[in-house]
Amino acid sequence: MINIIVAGPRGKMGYEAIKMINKEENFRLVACLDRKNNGKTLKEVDGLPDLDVPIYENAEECFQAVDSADVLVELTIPEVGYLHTKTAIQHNIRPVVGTTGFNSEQLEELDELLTSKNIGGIIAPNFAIGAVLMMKFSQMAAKYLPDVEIIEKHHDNKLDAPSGTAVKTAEMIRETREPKSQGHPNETETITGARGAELDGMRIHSLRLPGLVAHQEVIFGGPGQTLSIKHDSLNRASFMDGVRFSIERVFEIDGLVYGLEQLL
Ligand SMILES: NC(=O)c1ccc[n+]([C@@H]2O[C@H](COP(=O)([O-])OP(=O)(O)OC[C@H]3O[C@@H](n4cnc5c(N)ncnc54)[C@H](O)[C@@H]3O)[C@@H](O)[C@H]2O)c1
Ligand SMILES: O=C(O)C1=N[C@H](C(=O)O)CCC1
Repeated sequence: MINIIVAGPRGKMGYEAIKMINKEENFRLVACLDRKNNGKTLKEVDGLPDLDVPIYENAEECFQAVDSADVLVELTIPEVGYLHTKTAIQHNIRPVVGTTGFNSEQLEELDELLTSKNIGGIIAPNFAIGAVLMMKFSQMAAKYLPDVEIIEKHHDNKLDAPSGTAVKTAEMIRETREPKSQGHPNETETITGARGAELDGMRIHSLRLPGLVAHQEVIFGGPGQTLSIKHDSLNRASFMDGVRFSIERVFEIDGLVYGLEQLL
């Protein structure tokens, strides 16, 4: 049995994760971390599942009180998610993190902390298998077609831009692509931001619109041709196989795994 704490139970991902955990025979939800409802149980909060699971607002207090916890599933916002993750590791609780927007210093720090504790942790910018494949295929294509632009599209409640998936895609592409700067050497922006964000010469464009969930297209260009690699998440259930897989696999690793492509 794997005892799990979910951070962000009232969020779209947290809610979906609780439903998934509840269906799995070898998973048990033992607590939730929320920004309100301290001292209540899930069933006492409108809109949450009818479960007798305690809610805590303070991570330290939660991890001390629920000492049977094995895994933290973190699905909140960047700053809070980082603190939750760090505190979980200090309590020897393995983190499975979907929250995006951590910077590279934070990732490094979490890796060092995990290693010093001899436990594993997973941070996955995208839990959807199709998105992981999109990133892998893009990494392969960039070796042959180094001119590439990334267009990511998300719902308009998203806090971080570019998306974690777009950043991870560019980082993976960087491993196979010959460094080059793209576009015309004399190009100028008549409106700031017109050419998007820049990572190692690649451009990332972030769209935010109601109605969208999570979508990304990676477009490569060569003489007389383009190649588009595209993935769409149509709902949050698309991420749950990856969350389940990570909860199981996090016991088999040491230190930080950043990106599910490393485990597939
Ligand atoms: N890795 C993936 O595959 C994947 C997929 C979808 C979303 N995400 C990421 O997961 C995170 C959550 O996404 P979502 O769509 O569920 O967002 P959401 O806005 O629906 O939920 C955010 C949750 O964070 C909680 N929260 C906000 N401030 C808090 C605080 N101070 N303390 C405790 N909790 C706090 C909110 O109460 C809410 O429960 C985001 O970072 C998003 O980018 C990752
Ligand atoms: O809904 C979000 O927010 C998502 N964020 C992730 C990202 O930043 O890449 C993954 C998909 C959904």
